[in-house]
Amino acid sequence: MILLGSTGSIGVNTLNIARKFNLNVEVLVAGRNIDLLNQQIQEFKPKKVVIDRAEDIKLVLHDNVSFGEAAILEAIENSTSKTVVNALVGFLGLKPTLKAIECGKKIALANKESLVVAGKFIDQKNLRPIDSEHFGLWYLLQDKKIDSMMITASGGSFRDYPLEKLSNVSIKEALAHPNWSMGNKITIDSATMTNKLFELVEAAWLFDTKKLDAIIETKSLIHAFINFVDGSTTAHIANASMQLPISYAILEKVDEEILKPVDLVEVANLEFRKIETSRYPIWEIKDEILNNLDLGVVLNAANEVAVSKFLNSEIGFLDISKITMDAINKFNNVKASSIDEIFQIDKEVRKYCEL
Ligand SMILES: NC(=O)C1=CN([C@@H]2O[C@H](COP(=O)(O)OP(=O)(O)OC[C@H]3O[C@@H](n4cnc5c(N)ncnc54)[C@H](OP(=O)(O)O)[C@@H]3O)[C@@H](O)[C@H]2O)C=CC1
Ligand SMILES: CC(=O)[C@@H](O)[C@H](O)COP(=O)(O)O
Ligand SMILES: [Mn+2]
Repeated sequence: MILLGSTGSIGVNTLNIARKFNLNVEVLVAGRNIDLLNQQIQEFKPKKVVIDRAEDIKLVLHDNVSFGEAAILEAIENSTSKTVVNALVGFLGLKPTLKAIECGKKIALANKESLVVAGKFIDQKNLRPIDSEHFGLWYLLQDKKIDSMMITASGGSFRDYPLEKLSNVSIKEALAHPNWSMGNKITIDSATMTNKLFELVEAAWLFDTKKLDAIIETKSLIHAFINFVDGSTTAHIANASMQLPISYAILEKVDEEILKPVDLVEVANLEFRKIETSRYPIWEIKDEILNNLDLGVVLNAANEVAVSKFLNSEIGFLDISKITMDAINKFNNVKASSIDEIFQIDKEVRKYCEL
């Protein structure tokens, strides 16, 4: 496989699966965590390595290393592996997704931003989503008439935090996810609930429906529900680990134990909550976004700028949603008619939000 983002949370979990099933790793792509990358090189012996910065090449223990976005695309094009796992974070992941599809490779997609910003230009024939909720929905699909689909949210780092103190939370507090150990950007997206908005857009593209909603389930043991027209609801239940979705996305068929089953007696009880706009102001634009998926590129660009400002201590936590909602208001007429326009709109929105 070609693994993009090998040193991140999904990347490391993917290598756990590669180790378990003795899968070949032809290319490793990482950013700046060269120490971990070197350990991965030693164990998985890739033919090619790509990193973020030229100045780090001398630190990488490999004789075929290049750097930068163009090198990632070249590595995909020149590889013989049939599967690309895209675990890059943010808009950076879009071009590699498109390149993998163009090269006829299977794309195991953790980089949900690719679908959020450019879903209408992405051919899904060879695409397998790695997101836990979408894996859950896929697992529940059966040949029966579906009424609606529902995904779950943990509620993020501040689900029990006093509302009046939300404007003053620290970065450290925001990065303390209650249930999942993930990269910084998605952890902040979970805290604002923007991650769930992304996932509704992702689900709309993947399952071709707008009858979608989300609910908080505080233990992240139920990942998705499907409501059938006959009045039945089915739920996907699994312990909170990405190794199950990753295994299916890479292997297609899985007949051995990846996770221990959930022990319901030990769990004892589950708690569900409505997603309130008082705690998650971004939820106010849920219907607007779902009714106009073209806004995904605006939502993502503004959110990326805002999250990065928050993580650099330039703005407060509540400003993240404010900046994003302001951008949606400003750019509510956008409609890309080509993938090139997606890149143009992304640039324009970033420029506006960076001011
Ligand atoms: N973590 C999870 O459980 C889930 C994640 N996702 C999605 O998966 C994607 C990855 O998330 P996650 O693993 O948490 O993120 P991380 O931040 O943990 O990992 C991101 C990876 O991308 C690499 N990277 C960042 N910038 C560059 C660059 N310029 N060039 C090359 N590599 C780069 C990082 O390298 P380095 O660290 O070396 O700098 C790291 O390997 C996101 O889109 C997220 O929304 C979806 C569902 C669940
Ligand atoms: C593991 C996974 O799929 C994440 O997207 C997770 O759902 C994030 O947690 P939240 O439910 O808090 O957004
Ligand atoms: Mn998810």
